[in-house]
Amino acid sequence: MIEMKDVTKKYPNGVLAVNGISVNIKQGEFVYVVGPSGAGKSTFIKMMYREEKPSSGSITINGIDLTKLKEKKVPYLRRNIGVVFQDFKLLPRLSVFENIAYALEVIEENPRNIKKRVLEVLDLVRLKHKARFLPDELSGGEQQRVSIARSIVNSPGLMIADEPTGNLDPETSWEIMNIFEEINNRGTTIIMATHNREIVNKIKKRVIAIESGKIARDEVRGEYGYEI
Ligand SMILES: Nc1ncnc2c1ncn2[C@@H]1O[C@H](COP(=O)(O)OP(=O)(O)OP(=O)(O)O)[C@@H](O)[C@H]1O
Repeated sequence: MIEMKDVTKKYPNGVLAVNGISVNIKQGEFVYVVGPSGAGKSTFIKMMYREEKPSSGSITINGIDLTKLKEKKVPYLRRNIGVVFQDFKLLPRLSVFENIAYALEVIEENPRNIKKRVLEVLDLVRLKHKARFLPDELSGGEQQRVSIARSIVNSPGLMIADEPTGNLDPETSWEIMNIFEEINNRGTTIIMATHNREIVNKIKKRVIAIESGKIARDEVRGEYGYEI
């Protein structure tokens, strides 16, 4: 599903964040991206949803060459990619239901389908009972579950999560991982950048370790492998 060939990313300030990465990720895989702070993990995954463009090399997702994709086509690409962040990024004035429905309203889905689909994903993240709450009436873990529900409401084939448990306590982090595993079991590819050694070492998945912008390890059922 994802093919990267000789990808580099040099930021305008001269930092070479990604330095010659080639990798293939198949539909349905669950991949952790690990590595020291500043190694290039976020840059690596940002290029997959065209938040950043590579300086050289090619990235293909489901046959679409992202380096050639016109700016106006980027929203179509994003419909098939759910993105989850460390800081949730919910809209503070919209209810839980509205935050999730919004992603479908912009693609002009009909209201009955929107309601059905939003309730389905709220059920998956076990938050149906808080549909009318505002984000700041929820705990951090609940907010992250809303942001996960929002990211999958379009039924994307790919979910990208950048440090999704970074702001959460250990117990809540495990809950989030259960939801990710459920989403992955339904066929969605998951790529997750993380510093959470306990999770990586316990829920064994493919591990891509990035160091100084290069792939240092790529293991089928890998370990976190760093002390910090
Ligand atoms: N928008 C930007 N402009 C310039 N330099 C950047 C930008 N974003 C990241 N960098 C630099 O690129 C390098 C890689 O950063 P990146 O955020 O990809 O690392 P990371 O592995 O995700 O780090 P962390 O684990 O701390 O989140 C760092 O040196 C960083 O300072």
